Amino acid sequence: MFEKTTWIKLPRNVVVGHGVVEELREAVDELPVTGRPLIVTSPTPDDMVGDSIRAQFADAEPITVTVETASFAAVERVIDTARAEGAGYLLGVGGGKPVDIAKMASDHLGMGFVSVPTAASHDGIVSGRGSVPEGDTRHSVAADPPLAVIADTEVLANAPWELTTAGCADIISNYTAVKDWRLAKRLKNVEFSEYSAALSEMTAEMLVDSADSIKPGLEESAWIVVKALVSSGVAMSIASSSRPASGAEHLFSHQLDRIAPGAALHGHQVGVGSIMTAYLHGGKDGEWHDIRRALTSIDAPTTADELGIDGETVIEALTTAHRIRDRYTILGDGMSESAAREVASVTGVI
Ligand SMILES: NC(=O)C1=CN([C@@H]2O[C@H](COP(=O)(O)OP(=O)(O)OC[C@H]3O[C@@H](n4cnc5c(N)ncnc54)[C@H](OP(=O)(O)O)[C@@H]3O)[C@@H](O)[C@H]2O)C=CC1
Ligand SMILES: O=C(CO)COP(=O)(O)O
Ligand SMILES: [Zn+2]
Repeated sequence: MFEKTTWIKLPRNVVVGHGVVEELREAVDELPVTGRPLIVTSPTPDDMVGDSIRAQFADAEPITVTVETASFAAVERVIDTARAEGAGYLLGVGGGKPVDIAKMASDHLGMGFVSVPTAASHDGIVSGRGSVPEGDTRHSVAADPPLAVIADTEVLANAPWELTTAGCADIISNYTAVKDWRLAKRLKNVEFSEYSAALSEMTAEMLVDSADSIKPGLEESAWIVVKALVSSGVAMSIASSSRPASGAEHLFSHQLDRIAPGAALHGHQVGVGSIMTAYLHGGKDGEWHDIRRALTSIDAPTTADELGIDGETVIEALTTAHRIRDRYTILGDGMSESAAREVASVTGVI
């Protein structure tokens, strides 16, 4: 008897467009949620759209929790507040940090949540995964995805340009994430989904093909990037894993977050990581040239200098990235220092 069961959890409504944050209440009223909303946000997004959102929900007495760092402690603070204040559902408003925290808290509480991204900075704003550092490791935890995503292209287009280029680079890194996934399938027989891998690769390809239309301040750019982030989030939902969008380049980035916290944005770090892991997969004449060209075309960093880190930090992150989690990638059981220096210098990263 065939006994496999797959649960593919996806957002129910994705609303992308000019001024849609003003329609948040209307969108929420369509969802199976009731009671007081708990707004999980961070300082800048709160300044930008917090008052408008609170005004829309004034009759439901909204509560606001502002988080400054992504941590399990912040998730617990949100859970405690939701319980103490009798919240009925959560609204994650901001970049990846508050959206991730709202996602994990709502999953724990068994409540729905809505994602209201103010930055198109990575695909966590739509996915059913939370990514949280703890000590020397980085957890990629399953959590129910948002019931709805309300992405206001006016807000996203007015966000700092580098947040959008970070989102693009996170998508471009899908190329190497899928290479690592295929490798792990071949060598370790890990669970693999052709549908998910194909969707992830196609999403990266379509974004690169649209690179000429992705420009600062253009709402159409925000629209293109959000669509790509949604598509990548769906690929992760199909796989029930971040594998289609997170390989060795993500391990490298997560390690940078530990060694040089706050130095650069997640998407920018994975982009630079992707140049180097593409080299490891394909050698000197391989696809790393295409990845670097694609990153350059959307103004994303391609060197350690542009990330604001030094060469030695790159080497340390490369040689220790395999320890971040039990996920087989092209890094195998670790790179030697000389091999790390070689890949970083041949690709022009250092
Ligand atoms: N679930 C997943 O799959 C993934 C989750 N992540 C997690 O997401 C986080 C990183 O996401 P990221 O979006 O870069 O981080 P943040 O949410 O910290 O946002 C980055 C910066 O942009 C600011 N910001 C947000 N929106 C705007 C805006 N419209 N205008 C001006 N500034 C704005 C934030 O302000 P402020 O300082 O006030 O917050 C912050 O300084 C990490 O916690 C990471 O672990 C990363 C990748 C994938
Ligand atoms: O950033 C991600 C996909 O872009 C996922 O990251 P994790 O693998 O840490 O969950
Ligand atoms: Zn990512």
